[in-house]
Amino acid sequence: MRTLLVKNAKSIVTMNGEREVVEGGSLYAVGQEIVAIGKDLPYEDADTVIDAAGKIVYPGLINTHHHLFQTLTRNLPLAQECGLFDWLGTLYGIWRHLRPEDVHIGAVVGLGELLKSGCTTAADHFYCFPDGISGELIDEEIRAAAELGIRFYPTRGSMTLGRSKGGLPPDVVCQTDDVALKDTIRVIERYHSADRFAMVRVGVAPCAPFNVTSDLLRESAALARSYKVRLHTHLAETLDEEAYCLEKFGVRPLEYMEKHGWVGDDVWFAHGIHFDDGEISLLGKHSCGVAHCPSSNMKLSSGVLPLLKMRDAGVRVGLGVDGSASNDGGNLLTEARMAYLLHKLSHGAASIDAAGALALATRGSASVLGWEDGIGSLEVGKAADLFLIDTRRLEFAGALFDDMALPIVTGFSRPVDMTIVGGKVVVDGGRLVGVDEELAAEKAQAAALRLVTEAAALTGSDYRRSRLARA
Ligand SMILES: Nc1nc2[nH]c(O)nc2c(=O)[nH]1
Repeated sequence: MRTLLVKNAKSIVTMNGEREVVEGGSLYAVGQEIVAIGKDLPYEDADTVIDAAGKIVYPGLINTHHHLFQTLTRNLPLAQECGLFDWLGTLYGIWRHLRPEDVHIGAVVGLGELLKSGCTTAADHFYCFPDGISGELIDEEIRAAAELGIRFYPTRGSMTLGRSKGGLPPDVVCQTDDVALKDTIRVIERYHSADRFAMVRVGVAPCAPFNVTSDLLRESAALARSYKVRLHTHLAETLDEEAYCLEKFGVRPLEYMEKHGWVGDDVWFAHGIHFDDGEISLLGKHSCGVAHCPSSNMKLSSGVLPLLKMRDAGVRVGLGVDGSASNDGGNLLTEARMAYLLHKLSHGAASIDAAGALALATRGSASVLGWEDGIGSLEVGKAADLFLIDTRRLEFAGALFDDMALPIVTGFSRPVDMTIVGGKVVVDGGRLVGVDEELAAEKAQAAALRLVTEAAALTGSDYRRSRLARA
């Protein structure tokens, strides 16, 4: 097995249970696994030796919620000044034109951006399967993840309740329950691994209460449990969703999900903003997880996650960038800073510190994904998933007093210097290894333009014009 030595770092921020920071530390890995962390390790003959002088080593960040296909529809003026339902209504009309090659290039760009922000494991919620598309779309992003070398957690999403049946999306982006379930089984059987250092794990993820049938929710829960894989969906994101559930089902969103088997330690919800106190204690009692997506929640004016109440109740909380179209970026370090700032503003200066924000993106996210045994901190026996930042940058001058907090409090948003996944260097000098970034960007921009042009021809909408300009 290949070996790796990262030596003489300025410090190693371990994010272990004691949040230890090893000054002048080195880290040695065999294959994917960390075998030693300490000073002056005797492994100079490792296959790869990285001199980390002046650099801080952090555990790889973990993204618990994304929609990579949306990378091709960000910064569209018509979709900027809307809440969730209008935003979705605008974008469904573009996403219906997605082709397999769009899904692939969108994932290359989105995952590449994540790797460059220090993210080493990414979950994705892929839920848009337009009518008439031949090709297995989610497979395209799994292929992209393997090309980039990121640890990947695709969740097979679905929409099966179209407008004609009372749901939000147009029928053209919906499948039948049967087709969605059969393909979910195919994806699990083909790709899922429960291994501690798996490069791909699969989750089951009907999209949201307002776009899937109740039968699909029930059957998805049973299916996931029969395969021992996790369940994921959007929940309690907006008050519109709450009103929809009350009107259509006569109950609040969480009660609706609970009725269909969606409460348990194998479930994580994206957003989770509008839970009341009783619901938060139910989530805590059952160890449910929540993917906190602060940028998206601010951008769509969805609300503020009740982080402190969740923490007190024992709800597992991790971090997500959400789809690039409701964030317009995909930088997980920036997301940790957003959480840090948002909760200080909303819940008081002492509600969160930078270590707490970093913990959301590392240990917290690992716990949400049920992967505490493999990822989320730098410890012997865990994966060598990490990133390095050189402290000798202009942006850090005068700020070198707290290595754990440094990239969060300074608002560092440049590419990290190096990212390593499972002992393998995948970002070096701030660039993706083995990827022609300019070519990928060019292909992605061409695909984005084609998608918007096709949509405009069909809907007559001018996607480059903002709603505010119209008013
Ligand atoms: N932030 C988002 N919320 C969603 N709900 C839903 O049904 N789809 C989405 C989405 O893409 N982003």
